[in-house]
Amino acid sequence: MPVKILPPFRFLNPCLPVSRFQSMNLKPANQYSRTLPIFGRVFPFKLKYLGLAPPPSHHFGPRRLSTRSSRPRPSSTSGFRGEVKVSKSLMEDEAELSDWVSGLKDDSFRTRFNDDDSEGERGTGRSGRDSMKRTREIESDEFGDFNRRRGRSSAESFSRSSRKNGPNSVARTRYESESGIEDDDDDDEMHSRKQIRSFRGGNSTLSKRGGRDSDLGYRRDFDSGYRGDRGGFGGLRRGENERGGGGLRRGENERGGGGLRRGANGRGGGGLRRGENGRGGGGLRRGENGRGGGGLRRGDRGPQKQAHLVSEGEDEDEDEELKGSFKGLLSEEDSEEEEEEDDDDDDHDEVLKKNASSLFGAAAKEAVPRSSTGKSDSYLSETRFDQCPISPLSLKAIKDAGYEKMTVVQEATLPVILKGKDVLAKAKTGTGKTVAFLLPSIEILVKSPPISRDQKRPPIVVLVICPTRELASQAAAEANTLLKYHPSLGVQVVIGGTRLALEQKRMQANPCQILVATPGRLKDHIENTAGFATRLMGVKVLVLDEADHLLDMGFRKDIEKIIAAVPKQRQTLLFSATVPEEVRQICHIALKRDHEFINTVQEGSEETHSQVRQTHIIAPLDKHFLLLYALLKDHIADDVDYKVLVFCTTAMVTRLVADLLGELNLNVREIHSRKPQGYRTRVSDEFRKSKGLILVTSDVSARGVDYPDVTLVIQVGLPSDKEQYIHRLGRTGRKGKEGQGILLLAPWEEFFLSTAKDLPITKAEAPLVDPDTRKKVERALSQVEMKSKEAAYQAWLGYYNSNKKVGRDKVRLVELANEFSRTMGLDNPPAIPKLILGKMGLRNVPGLRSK
Ligand SMILES: Nc1ncnc2c1ncn2[C@@H]1O[C@H](COP(=O)(O)OP(=O)(O)OP(=O)(O)O)[C@@H](O)[C@H]1O
Repeated sequence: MPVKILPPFRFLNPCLPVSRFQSMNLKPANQYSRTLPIFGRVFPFKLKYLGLAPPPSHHFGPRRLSTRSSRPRPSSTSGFRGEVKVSKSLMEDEAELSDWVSGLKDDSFRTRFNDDDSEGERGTGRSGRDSMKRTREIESDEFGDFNRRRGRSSAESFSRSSRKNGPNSVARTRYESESGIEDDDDDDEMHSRKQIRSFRGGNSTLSKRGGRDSDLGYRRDFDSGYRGDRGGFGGLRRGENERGGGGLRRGENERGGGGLRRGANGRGGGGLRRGENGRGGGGLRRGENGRGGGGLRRGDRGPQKQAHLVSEGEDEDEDEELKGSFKGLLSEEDSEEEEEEDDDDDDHDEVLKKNASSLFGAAAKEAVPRSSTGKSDSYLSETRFDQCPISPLSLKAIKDAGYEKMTVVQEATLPVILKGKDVLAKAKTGTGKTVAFLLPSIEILVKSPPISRDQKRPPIVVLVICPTRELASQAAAEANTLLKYHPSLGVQVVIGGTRLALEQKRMQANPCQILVATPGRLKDHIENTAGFATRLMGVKVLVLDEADHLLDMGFRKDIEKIIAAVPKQRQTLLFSATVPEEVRQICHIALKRDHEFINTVQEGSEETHSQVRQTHIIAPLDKHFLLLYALLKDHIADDVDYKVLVFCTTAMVTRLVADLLGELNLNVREIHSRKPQGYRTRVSDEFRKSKGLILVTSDVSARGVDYPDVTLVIQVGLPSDKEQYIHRLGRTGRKGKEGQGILLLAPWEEFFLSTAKDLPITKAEAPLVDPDTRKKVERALSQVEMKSKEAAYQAWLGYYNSNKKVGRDKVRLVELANEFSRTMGLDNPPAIPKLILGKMGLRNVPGLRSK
């Protein structure tokens, strides 16, 4: 085996387990991961769905599960700056979102917030049921020397502080990757790498993308949208500005088939329409302005064989299920090939791990992260912000925010970013990545020449892309916190779910230097807002938050377009808690070849937090609702300050579970891509500041959302992949706090554990369910509306159909779906429209009822 010369170590900080990779030239990850395993985190990303793999070795045997939290309860939700964050996010109307963000600097903000807050709707005191029913009804500053006081230069001081490592310090490794072509292709909003499958039969590619442009949801959220990524298949997409309706829509510039689309502005009649750029097949689309009916529309020459369906009437729910349906269209060949590769990678993984430990030996073991408090696995470093070369005005804002020490990822990335390098950074969930990319970006902005007020099209200097609306709003709020004492600098947010024209007006009235956007909406502005493209030519820093997600196939096209719209001469920052190998391989789309990969997740350690206890329960599907209720009741009894997230597979399953828990009188809210943005914002803000609340959610909440003090995360059913499991779990245990995660799977979903076998998910015994509880749950189920059950059934079928493993045997899949239907108390499975069944490839499968 070839041995490569070890790159020089640079010691950064005694508690910093950072490996930094400088990437140059060609084929970085591959080559190096094989020869220098210690520096290449092993990503068993291809192990997904290896159902036949042996049980994970880290199952330490069954134990009785308690959801009791042992962590000390914080006295308030505020934490460092919780109060600020909470107040920031209270908005009544999504149309006011950007205004609100822009207005954060305004002193009157807090007053406004308080007023809003007093409105009854958001109160958490109400029973979940009441409230659920109700909610459904509405359905250049000076750049000072940071260290003048200490009589030495900033840079010197910072580097001294960074070097005070000693033997325990983080080994900061560096290598030159031979990959990466600098590029700028293009690029925009949400998906997952898993959503795209090569669809050989139809020679097209199916892209599933949750909430995409409309940022409505999260990629996997079937609720969000499908979209044809490349020729062939069209996609399902939510209307950009829609309030409500989802739709199947053909990708704007794509070659593929047409699609169903909901009205862009959600009002008015429908019509027959041609594909925007008209190469692909046609599709059925809802009227642009249309409240009214949809329209049928044909593409001119669409080579694709698949027609697109328009779901008549109904509402978003149908669209959602359609989206789910597409997921299952995988060829057997694909699966087999991927499985072969999986095996390969698996072996390779082992080899790499062995090599890693022999190379590092004892030194690696010593590099255990240490907090300033001596607690292990800390997210904080020893370096204070005031030891860093940042402007006094930013420092003042940081102090106001309550931040004193930098987090590990902030400490590791700041000097590199300030040096002007492109960075790909990986750091665990809840460890301050947002500040890590915003603060240096602001510092770069501070050093840029001031923009004249009369400039007609003032440049956007920093462009931040986030996959969801919630995340974009959150990042914009954080930016506002940091800009508090920079009166001449401004941030705005452009996201779906609000009127484009409103954003256009806002941007014109109040031009900003920092723009936070979701990809789809940003693309809309590039295409439809006068002068916007010119403003983007001023971009000096481009940030992709949740970079692995934005670079997966679901978003890739949009992201490529966005990259093409900003200058080549720019700095690019990619941040995420997960950086699978395939992302390393394609990050050259955005990054320069000499970018640095800064990995703060210690080699050999898990990507999840050690203070978060992770367990799984394997139980028959018909026990899941019972167990979920029992787990929640136990947890509520154990912890009065409970704050629970329940993740479900799709939006419609989320709705069903929320309905059920509401009927069971739990204090519950729901959030998913099928909810209007205003509702989502309200619920999200309520959950952020609440305790004693359960939020049932689809994957719209999986990534990045910073809810303080979440005590428990329950994941019901198969997560889409290991990365998604990690991000969902990462909603608890933030900022070094304790937390708990439970994964509830059916026996036939157990294979997921083999794809996540490097995570410490131990087996737990299911809680006991007494006959009274069983009766109660059955009664509650009978109260849940039939419409909810029907939608959940179809969504469920679509979700698992798209899973490479579960969806392979269609007869078995339908048996399982019908079992799910029985768990909802239905004697007969709901009928599904024939067209949808056709799309799912499930026509004539025994056990299904069609209509
Ligand atoms: N230096 C700091 N000291 C204390 N708290 C901080 C610091 N930097 C950021 N935080 C806080 O830490 C919390 C988590 O930060 P953030 O949401 O940026 O995490 P993240 O790493 O992006 O998480 P995820 O991977 O889930 O997106 C936020 O509440 C943020 O305000």
